[in-house]
Amino acid sequence: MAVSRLPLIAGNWKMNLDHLQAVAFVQKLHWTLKDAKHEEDSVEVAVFPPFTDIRTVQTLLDADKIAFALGGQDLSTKDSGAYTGEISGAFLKQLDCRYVIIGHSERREYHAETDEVVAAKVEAALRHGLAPVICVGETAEDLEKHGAAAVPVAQLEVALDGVASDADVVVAYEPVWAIGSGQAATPQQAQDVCAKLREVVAAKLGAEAAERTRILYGGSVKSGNIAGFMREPDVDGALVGGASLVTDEFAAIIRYQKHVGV
Ligand SMILES: O=C(CO)COP(=O)(O)O
Repeated sequence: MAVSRLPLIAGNWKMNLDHLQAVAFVQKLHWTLKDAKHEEDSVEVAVFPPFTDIRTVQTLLDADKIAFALGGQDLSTKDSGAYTGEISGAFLKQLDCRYVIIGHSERREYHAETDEVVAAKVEAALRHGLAPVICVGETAEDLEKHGAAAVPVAQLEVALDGVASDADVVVAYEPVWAIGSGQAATPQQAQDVCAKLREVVAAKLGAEAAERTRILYGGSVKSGNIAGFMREPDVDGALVGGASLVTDEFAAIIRYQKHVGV
């Protein structure tokens, strides 16, 4: 089933690495992965730097012909205008971003982003030709009260409202309790929720979209546990936080893909 979906390993740097550190990091990652270059068609690698790094990283990827995709960590619901501090999807697109993370739990928690705001951002991303990486996930309290799937399923239903069936979207299941905690979900837990999320994609966007849409797992992904997640039929990659900042770790997560040649 996963055969037709190109695995995506995405590094969400969050508020880490300034533009100088970003250059050093990307160069080192590229160098570390070089041996496996001939297999790069077996996995897509994406990095999500802070906004202030994006131009610098774009220039480097372009100059050195490095095949990493680039994405923003957020975007505005608006396209332009008097919105101090906001970043338009149009600006990200101009800098060759392919993706934008939307609805990360840290945005939901620290910036009070509601499901409706997330839906408006998904619409904005698609309007500008960016593929939204829609993050959903339950807190520890949600898990205890409602089980694992109820909250992420409800979040995704709202996020996909009004999205066209041919839209290019990525879904990331990130249980909040697993983020930065060192306590990842088990592969089976991830599979169970990702399968339900695929059903939501099918219900909202149709069977063809469900078949091609990549669903990632995120939350304490490391080189030591990536294999278990990637064996699951409905897990098509990973959204990696902390381990995406450590070259050897991130390279090992990517290389796992390359070696299995999915
Ligand atoms: O939030 C995450 C990625 O978006 C996951 O973070 P960690 O990999 O540090 O748990």
